[in-house]
Amino acid sequence: MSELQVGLGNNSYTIVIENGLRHRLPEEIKKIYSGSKIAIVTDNNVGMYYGSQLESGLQAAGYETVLITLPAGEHTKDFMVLPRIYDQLLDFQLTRDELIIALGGGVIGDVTGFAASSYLRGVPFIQIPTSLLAQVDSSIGGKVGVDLARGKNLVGAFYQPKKVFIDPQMLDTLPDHYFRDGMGEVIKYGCIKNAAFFDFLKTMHTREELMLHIEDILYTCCDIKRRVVETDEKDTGERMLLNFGHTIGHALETYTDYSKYSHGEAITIGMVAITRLSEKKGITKPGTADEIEALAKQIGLPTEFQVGEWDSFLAIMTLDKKNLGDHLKVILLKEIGESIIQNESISFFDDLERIV
Ligand SMILES: NC(=O)c1ccc[n+]([C@@H]2O[C@H](COP(=O)([O-])OP(=O)(O)OC[C@H]3O[C@@H](n4cnc5c(N)ncnc54)[C@H](O)[C@@H]3O)[C@@H](O)[C@H]2O)c1
Ligand SMILES: O=C(O)C(=O)C[C@@H](O)[C@H](O)[C@H](O)COP(=O)(O)O
Ligand SMILES: [Zn+2]
Repeated sequence: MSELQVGLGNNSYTIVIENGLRHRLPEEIKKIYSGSKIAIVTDNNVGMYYGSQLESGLQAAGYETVLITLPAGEHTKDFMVLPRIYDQLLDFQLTRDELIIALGGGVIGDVTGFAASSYLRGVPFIQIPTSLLAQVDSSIGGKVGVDLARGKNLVGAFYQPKKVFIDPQMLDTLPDHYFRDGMGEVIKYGCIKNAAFFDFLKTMHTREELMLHIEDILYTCCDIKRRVVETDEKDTGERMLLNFGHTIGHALETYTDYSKYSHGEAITIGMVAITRLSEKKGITKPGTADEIEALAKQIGLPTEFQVGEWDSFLAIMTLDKKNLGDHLKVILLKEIGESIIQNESISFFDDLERIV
């Protein structure tokens, strides 16, 4: 069992990582919440495995509950899903001092967090992340929101959870595709902050091997993220480093209507592509893009992509929230483990079409 404290003043909270934690959640929640109602939001896959177990445990602990089950997949992270959540919260008569739980992957965490931030102008929520991606990244840091057809995560808020409960054993039911996908964000942490961690990942060849070290992997990633978030909660500087690979990755997700690439795949392609560009410009140590690509391939992640309409692809990138005024902010590596934020114009991406 390990714990990390995310120090954000009044919005501070603890991340608990513990095998089998799901069995003890009702007693853990009892320690921090003395109200009577809890709304659990999940998706149909996660709900099937863990929904009724959590709900009946909470009921046995004396809570009145409702289970709100949404369709699995990125299209659920949509503005139009919010009224459906609000309606069920209203039917349940959940009040401002009561609790919402996000039980699921990043999609459920992001949309539930946004619903929690806006319903009655804000009710407390807890993250119980169930995908690898959510356990290493999306459940921490309070970025909540939804996608628009024109761009990824374009509407949202910073709204911190009250607690993050991570049970690594919940990954046992996660499909291989999404295990690999989550590894995209895991690789990102090595790239931006920790070369030794990147080297360690190079020694891992299978999911089974990774699972033998999963608690350490989760801890390392969560620790990097919480440090960055503590330094810059609202994403005005240091936090942008967590967006390495995301300028191209998010554009790719948007361009393909959130249907072709899952998030971890898209940002992996983005990390390799932007590093190739910055190597060509002499910013990044030669060979770095090949190193990231080799590790991605070892994990089974894609590293190449095709775009038909380059103009519309580039136009999507200009909607990136990191962009300020007429400047694009891009996240680049000096080398593995050392990342920088750089002001560029869209011409930075002129060679992209030729290098993919
Ligand atoms: N808020 C943030 O800081 C942040 C960070 C990174 C990514 N994200 C967002 O997270 C989303 C991607 O998250 P994701 O990859 O978790 O996607 P997801 O929530 O769609 O989950 C992936 C799939 O795995 C299933 N699943 C999840 N946990 C499972 C389990 N334990 N057993 C069986 N099936 C399980 C889900 O039903 C879904 O089909 C994207 O929208 C991305 O933009 C947000
Ligand atoms: O927490 C952050 O900050 C991140 O950038 C983490 C990213 O992995 C994540 O995909 C996040 O949702 C991106 O946020 P956005 O601000 O680029 O939409
Ligand atoms: Zn991401």
